[in-house]
Amino acid sequence: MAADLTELRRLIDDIDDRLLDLLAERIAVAERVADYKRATGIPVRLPDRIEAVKARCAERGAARGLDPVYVRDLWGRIIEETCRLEERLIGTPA
Ligand SMILES: O=C(O)C(=O)C[C@]1(C(=O)O)C=C[C@@H](O)C=C1
Repeated sequence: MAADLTELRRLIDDIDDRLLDLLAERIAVAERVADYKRATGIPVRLPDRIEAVKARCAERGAARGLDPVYVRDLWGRIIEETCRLEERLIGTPA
């Protein structure tokens, strides 16, 4: 018989924990980016870079069978949160 639902949910929970670790790791790097941007005056929101990150992830996600629209939306949310954090750390309005 197929694996039981409890076991499958345990696998999903484990994956969610890894995703959360990676999101926290990404945010920690963004804190360092904010320090760099504060010191150099580089703006938080860089539309060309944001588009490049989304396009790269959509392409790499598609190679793994993920819907590019889903990946773009998800990264839009991830990047927006990163921008909010950087703006808060740098001291400009969110
Ligand atoms: O690459 C940067 O400059 C970042 O601050 C990181 C990041 C991202 O989350 O990927 C966030 C804001 C930028 O405008 C572009 C990209």
